[in-house]
Amino acid sequence: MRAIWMTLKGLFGVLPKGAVGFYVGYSIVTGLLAILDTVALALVMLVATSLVSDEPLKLPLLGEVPVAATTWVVVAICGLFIAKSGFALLLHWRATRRFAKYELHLGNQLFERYAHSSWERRSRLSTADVTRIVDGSVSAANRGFILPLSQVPGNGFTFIAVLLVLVVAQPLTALIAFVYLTAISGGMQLLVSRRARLEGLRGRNYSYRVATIMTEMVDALKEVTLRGKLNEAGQVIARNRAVVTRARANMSFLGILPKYVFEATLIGGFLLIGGAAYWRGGFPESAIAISMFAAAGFRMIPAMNQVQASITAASANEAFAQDVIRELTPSPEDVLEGSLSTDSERLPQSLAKLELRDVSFHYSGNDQLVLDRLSLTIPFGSSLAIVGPSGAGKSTLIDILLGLSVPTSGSIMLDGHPLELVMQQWRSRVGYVPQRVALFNGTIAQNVALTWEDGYDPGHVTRALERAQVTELLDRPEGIDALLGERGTLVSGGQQQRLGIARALYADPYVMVMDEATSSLDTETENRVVESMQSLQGSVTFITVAHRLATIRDYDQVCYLDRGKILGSGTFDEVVAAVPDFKRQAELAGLI
Ligand SMILES: Nc1ncnc2c1ncn2[C@@H]1O[C@H](COP(=O)(O)OP(=O)(O)OP(=O)(O)O)[C@@H](O)[C@H]1O
Repeated sequence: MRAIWMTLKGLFGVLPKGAVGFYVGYSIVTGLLAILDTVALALVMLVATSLVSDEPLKLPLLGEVPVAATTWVVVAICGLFIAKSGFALLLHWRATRRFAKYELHLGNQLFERYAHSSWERRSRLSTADVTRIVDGSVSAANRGFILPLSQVPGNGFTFIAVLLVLVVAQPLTALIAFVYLTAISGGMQLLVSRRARLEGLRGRNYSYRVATIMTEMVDALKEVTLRGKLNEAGQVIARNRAVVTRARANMSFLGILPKYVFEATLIGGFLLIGGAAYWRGGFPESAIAISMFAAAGFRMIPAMNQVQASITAASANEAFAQDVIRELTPSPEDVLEGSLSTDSERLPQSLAKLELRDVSFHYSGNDQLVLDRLSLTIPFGSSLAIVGPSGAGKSTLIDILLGLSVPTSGSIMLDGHPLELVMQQWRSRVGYVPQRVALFNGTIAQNVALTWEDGYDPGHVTRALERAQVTELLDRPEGIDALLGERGTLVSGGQQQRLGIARALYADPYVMVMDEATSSLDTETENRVVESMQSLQGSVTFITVAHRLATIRDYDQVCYLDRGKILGSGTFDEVVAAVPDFKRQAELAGLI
């Protein structure tokens, strides 16, 4: 129970303002309604007894009711029942809407946190992780944890109210009933809730594993199909799903178990309480005690059952609720990224140079420097090629230049402005083309403008397509409205890459950063793209990671990186003269 309470408190901390007040109010009003229900039932019993025995109706507090008024009491009770049901409906309608709003709010907050978390953290999360965080966990935390727990106070009130009535009527029976029912309930808590928590955790872990394996399998579908590994993947998925379905079955069983245990408890109570009363005063005493316990038990047992069901559901979903709390608690990395979300200085319209001063970087969790005190000056309008062996740190340097990763030490200056103070303006001016462009199932225009909606400039889209040499796609009757298919599967790899270049050009960037962006193009297309890029030289700055040296022969500056250090920089020929490894590669490529 303590763990559940701590988790609920944690959730209260991340719910929107006013939510805790509403939640507490809702729980109390639900409880009062349950008590009202009990009062109405008691009144029905009193009226029925009076009618059957033909004696005047005696109501607590009000005293004796004249026979002529009994009918009005019945009408009032019926009215009370109807009003209570109407009010309960209204309350639950309002509550379901409110809780849906909280669910939406938490999901939005989680997405925002994800969007503002550090680049390293974001790139570590898979599609399955993001979906789980933003949708699955929130929904389970809301519907499986917060909502069921709101039923606990109401049912707790009912239990106590009925017990009090029993205390007034038969104190000893009430004491025995209290000890007996609390012992059973405590045992259930220990047995069922703990088990439900374990099963919930197991179900969650394995269902995430299933989602992750499925994503990985779809990402590598070609290789998986060619190697005949689909069956193997299917078996791994089936094994993990078996654990999930078993955990879900166990949770369902744990959900219904209390109902039957409490039913048996009621019968056991007859024996216990009847036996104790018989021992005290014989058969008449026993009959009265049993009927009192039966009347009270028929109200107390469902209340106990509901409390147990709520706690079981909350235990089973506790792991999801904790996910939500953890994801909404910022890490030091995220605080740093959050501080970059607003610029404190303004960049001028035209820039002269970008400077790296003693920039070092290591990934979190690994102290080894991936970039080691790099210093470099890139004049705007020029072209820079970053070359070096695999693992040298080229892509990491690109992430730093894009402003995605933040240097561990050293600084990056834009005409004297520290990059971290103008990060948003800088990011909006940089066009990036990755090694593998990620297209989505939208139109050509949506993919180029990188929007899932229709707010793009068609003229701009067409111009970007022309500059990226991908106009053959416009021959289709739908033009820029043609769909590209899931992950861009309806166009070739080379076309996907050129669409990525068009996407980068759509924003009219100052700087084009290309991470081996033309490596999948055939030589002729690559030459056309390179020519198109060259026509932009002077107005756009090019920063390119390249393995094919022919494409960078005429670059203004080449920077040779090895194990995070710059071994040489200058013109192509200067680097050839300074770095023997680069010279050998240039010779192999027939460039010298
Ligand atoms: N997210 C990461 N976490 C930890 N280490 C990483 C991460 N990404 C890259 N590295 C490590 O950093 C080093 C530089 O990697 P990087 O990808 O920058 O090299 P690269 O020169 O671009 O290589 P390639 O030409 O093969 O793409 C490598 O040793 C790599 O293992």
